[in-house]
Amino acid sequence: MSTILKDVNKLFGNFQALYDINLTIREGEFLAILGPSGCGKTTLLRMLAGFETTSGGTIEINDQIVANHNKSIPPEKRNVSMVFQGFALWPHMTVSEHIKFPLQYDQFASKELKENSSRRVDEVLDIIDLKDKGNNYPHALSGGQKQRVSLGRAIATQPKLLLMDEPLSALDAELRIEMRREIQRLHQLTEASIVYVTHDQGEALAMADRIVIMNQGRIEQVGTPEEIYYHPETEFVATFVSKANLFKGEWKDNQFKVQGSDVTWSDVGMTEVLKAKNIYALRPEQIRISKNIENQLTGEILTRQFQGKEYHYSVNINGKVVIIQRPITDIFEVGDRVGIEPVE
Ligand SMILES: Nc1ncnc2c1ncn2[C@@H]1O[C@H](COP(=O)(O)OP(=O)(O)OP(=O)(O)O)[C@@H](O)[C@H]1O
Repeated sequence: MSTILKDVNKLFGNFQALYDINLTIREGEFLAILGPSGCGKTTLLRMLAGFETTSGGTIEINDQIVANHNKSIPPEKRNVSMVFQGFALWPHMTVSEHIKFPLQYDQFASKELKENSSRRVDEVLDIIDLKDKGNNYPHALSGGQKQRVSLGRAIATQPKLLLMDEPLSALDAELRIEMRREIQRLHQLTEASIVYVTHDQGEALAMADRIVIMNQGRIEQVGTPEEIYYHPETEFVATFVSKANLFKGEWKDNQFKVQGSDVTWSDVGMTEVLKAKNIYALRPEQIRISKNIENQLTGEILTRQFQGKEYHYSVNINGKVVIIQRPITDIFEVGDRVGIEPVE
């Protein structure tokens, strides 16, 4: 079951929140939508769920048009489930009752699941590892357990499309990492397509099959985590996802002459789009520092931070601050005059 968005736009009054979104969510894939606050991620998700109408374009789920300029099928008729940021649990319902609820009331729950709802509740409790908490009310659960209940409720009816809006943002850092694995496991078990909204690139890179990078209501790039990380196609993607340093200059025959210097760098895998813009993007771990300043772009070490496996340096190069990561064997002092170059 694929989900197809064609030329989808969204206006709130005069404000355009989404511009010409074209996207296909493949059957069974884990798709992350990643972008900064306000870029339109939640609006896009709410339109898929049916909580928000479209201002233009069409949304098709499982060969059925669910939204276009003159119709919007309501959420309960779309065979999609949504997991919310703040868990959205009911205080008066136990864990088991939360899971049973969609089995009783969701029109998409199959006859078999409805008839065997108690068995399905047990199955889901097992999947979310809360077998001994079925009779607990939300107030008697930890944050991670609450989120597992909301995941369990979402998968109870075996929906084909699971929408998740920053589901881990209310949890502390350690639990977030643990829950990433839980969600991956859930994805493997359910085989549902997942659309996962986040502003945390670590989450998107770790879990997604493909990532959609959004900025100011537009899609900047769609690709696998590796494509997005290693081959960013826009300046925004390069800086937002991999924290790349952008250098201006001139590309000619796979050689890059750095602006304001005589230094030339060879290509270490820049995308054609960035080359056409005469930009060289280097991630912090892609830059070597040396005491040798001959024929090198030179600068001064401004700060050094110890990070366990590496040092993070900031280097002032002609007034531009460049962030570089080096292994702990590469030690430089604040104030050192150094040369920098791309790592092959
Ligand atoms: N109901 C609304 N009325 C007017 N403007 C809205 C409405 N909902 C969202 N917006 C605007 O649309 C833009 C996109 O909002 P959206 O919530 O989709 O962003 P987001 O990427 O999910 O951000 P965050 O990560 O902060 O949740 C924002 O500028 C927001 O202010």
